Amino acid sequence: MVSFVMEKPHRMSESQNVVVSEAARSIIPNNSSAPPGFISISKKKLLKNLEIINDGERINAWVDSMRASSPTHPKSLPSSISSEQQLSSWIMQHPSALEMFEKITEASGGKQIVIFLDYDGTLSPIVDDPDRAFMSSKMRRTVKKLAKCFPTAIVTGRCLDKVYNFVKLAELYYAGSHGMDIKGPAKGFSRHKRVKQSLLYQPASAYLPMIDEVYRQLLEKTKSTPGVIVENNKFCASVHFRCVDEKKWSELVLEVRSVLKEYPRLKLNQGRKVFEIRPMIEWDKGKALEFLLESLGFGNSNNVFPVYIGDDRTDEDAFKMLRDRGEGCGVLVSKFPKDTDASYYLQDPSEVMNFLQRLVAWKQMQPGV
Ligand SMILES: O=P(O)(O)OC[C@H]1O[C@H](O[C@H]2O[C@H](CO)[C@@H](O)[C@H](O)[C@H]2O)[C@H](O)[C@@H](O)[C@@H]1O
Repeated sequence: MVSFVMEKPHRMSESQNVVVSEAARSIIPNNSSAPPGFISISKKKLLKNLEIINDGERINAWVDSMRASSPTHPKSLPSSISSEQQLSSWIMQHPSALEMFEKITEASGGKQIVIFLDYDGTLSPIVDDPDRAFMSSKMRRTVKKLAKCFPTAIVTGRCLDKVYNFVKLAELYYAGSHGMDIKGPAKGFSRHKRVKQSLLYQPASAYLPMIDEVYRQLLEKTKSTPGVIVENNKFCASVHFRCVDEKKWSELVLEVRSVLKEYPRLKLNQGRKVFEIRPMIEWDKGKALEFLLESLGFGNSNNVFPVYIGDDRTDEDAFKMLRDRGEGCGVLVSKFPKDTDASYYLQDPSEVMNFLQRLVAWKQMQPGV
């Protein structure tokens, strides 16, 4: 890190010169009128160079965050969770949902349980090729049984068509494109617009042509970077870097940012080794959860116990929504401790399936079922 020694940094005009330390010589061109050990540079030039440095730092920050998006990477662990002791304190705060199963069902206290499930990393294991993230038939059978017991929704970053092709269960509610494309089964909704009796809500519909355009530009811009996969998720474009050599990550950040600078109404988020480009609207998986609860008739009811299970940063909006509402519980799917608003954890999709099977068995034992 270069430290700049500035004399009289305040009230300088554009034309005034600034004296900077020798350490900055490598990045700032020399100028002869400086005392020994210092170089002199016009403020204008200095600001320009600071911009370059800041931009470099921003890119480094993105690359650090890309590293952290891999849960097996040491940098993915928050610094607060580095020692054994801190690890066990994390587990105390976020115990296993399987170990706490009785506590969770007791907490539901006769309220209507509603289940929200993320797809990738929750129902299906994470794989290199997003088109091959299949869920097992056993998981599908489990989710089918689950939907007979509780209203069940899939909340995903994927577009509806793609996730439906994986899940193939018509009886579920689906919130695709990070909740920006919501559809319900033929029956059950009462308060919102229906299309062929099935709820359809698309808060970002005006952005459709823009996402399509940005998707095509991202494809073009990143085509020479080996391993990149660009996905069109209808209201969101996803740039996957799981299979991109780490040495190429800063180049990829520059490519993505150069496309996005033309689109100030889009924002860039990060998921598991993926950049998500989405409309800058106040809508996320948390809002989708709230919308679905309201559509199910639980808007202002305290007779509902939502359970949201997800593995990704984008699921944090839903975990937070549940915390803020003081309802139900969030379950983070992760083998590693992470900063989270979830209350419990499950290690992987097989533990998720185990938990869902136990919920089905528990429900079937309730009186009157
Ligand atoms: O909200 P989700 O259901 O978790 O979807 C988030 C993204 O999931 C997919 O990408 C992730 O899974 C891929 C397959 O395992 C993996 O290759 C990738 O690295 C992960 O980020 C999906 O392809 C994206 O479109 C979703 O936004």
